[in-house]
Amino acid sequence: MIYTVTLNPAIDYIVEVNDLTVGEVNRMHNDLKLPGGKGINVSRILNELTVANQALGFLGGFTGEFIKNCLNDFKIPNNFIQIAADTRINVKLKATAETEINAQGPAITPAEAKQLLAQFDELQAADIVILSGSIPPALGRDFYDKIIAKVKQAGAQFVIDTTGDPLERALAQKPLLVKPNHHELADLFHVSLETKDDIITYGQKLRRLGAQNVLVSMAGAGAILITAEGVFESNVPTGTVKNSVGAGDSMIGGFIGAFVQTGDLLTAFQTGVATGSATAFSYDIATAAEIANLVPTVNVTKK
Ligand SMILES: Nc1ncnc2c1ncn2[C@@H]1O[C@H](COP(=O)(O)OP(=O)(O)O)[C@@H](O)[C@H]1O
Ligand SMILES: O=P(O)(O)OC[C@H]1O[C@](O)(COP(=O)(O)O)[C@@H](O)[C@@H]1O
Repeated sequence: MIYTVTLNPAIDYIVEVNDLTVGEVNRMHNDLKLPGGKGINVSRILNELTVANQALGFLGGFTGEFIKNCLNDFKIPNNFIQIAADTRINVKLKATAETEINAQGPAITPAEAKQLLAQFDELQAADIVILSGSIPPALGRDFYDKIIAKVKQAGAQFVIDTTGDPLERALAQKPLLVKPNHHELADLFHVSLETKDDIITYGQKLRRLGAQNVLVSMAGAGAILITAEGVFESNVPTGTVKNSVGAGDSMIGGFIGAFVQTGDLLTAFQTGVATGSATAFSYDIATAAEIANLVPTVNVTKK
């Protein structure tokens, strides 16, 4: 079974204004509320690709109820720990540029945290656990380490998509996949990455630090996959970007979904890129048909 873990889900409140004038009253010409948070987006894509998965994490309050209802409507199996505090709302402002304002996340009590950790006591060796997104401050920076310890104990695999010291520590535990975008990769090593060769050099460092496979996304400028077999690159499909929120999560969903279906890392890479772009080209997370349309337009080559 694949488990996605969203410690910090969010309602993504997508707000569109024509011209944003700071300090004035601005009127939205369009707005949309989506069930978000990184693991939830991954689950939505896996579901589109008919890959069985279960969504885990914390949900609370009226915002949490909205997300739970959406997941149930999408028929995504889920088993979130109910918390007393409200799940956050993240604002995604679309004007001439895209601006995101992500909240810190709700209070989570030690008892609620313990309930979630207990869910990983039943893991099986064939399971894949996808750990995605920020950690609410109440849980402590080492919360992913605690889950990873249980994954390793079961002999299962994990994917991690987060930033900073939790990602750094996770590398030594040999994640199946990490997917930084090129900005996150630069931040991790406190460098600025000017060229594709720079990006490959630092992506290779992630593999040397323990990651089995490293996928570096560069938004509309292509993507790089580094595996035990070498370095691969891909184009990205051309299209009109409508809402790139969730593109990175979709890429992980597409990659892991195709990987469990085919066992082939390059097919996974091709599907991952197509899925990320299909989401960028739609207002919501991509549908199976939108993904399938783009797959043939993605070409993977060995460097
Ligand atoms: N402007 C774009 N044009 C085409 N595809 C895009 C665009 N932005 C994102 N994507 C797709 O989504 C993937 C992930 O996007 P990226 O912005 O790099 O990740 P993240 O959302 O994690 O920052 C890209 O590799 C690409 O396939
Ligand atoms: O947990 P974080 O890092 O605050 O990120 C959460 C946000 O990222 C998203 O999962 C989108 O992520 P990507 O655009 O990187 O795919 C949103 O749904 C959510 O608001």
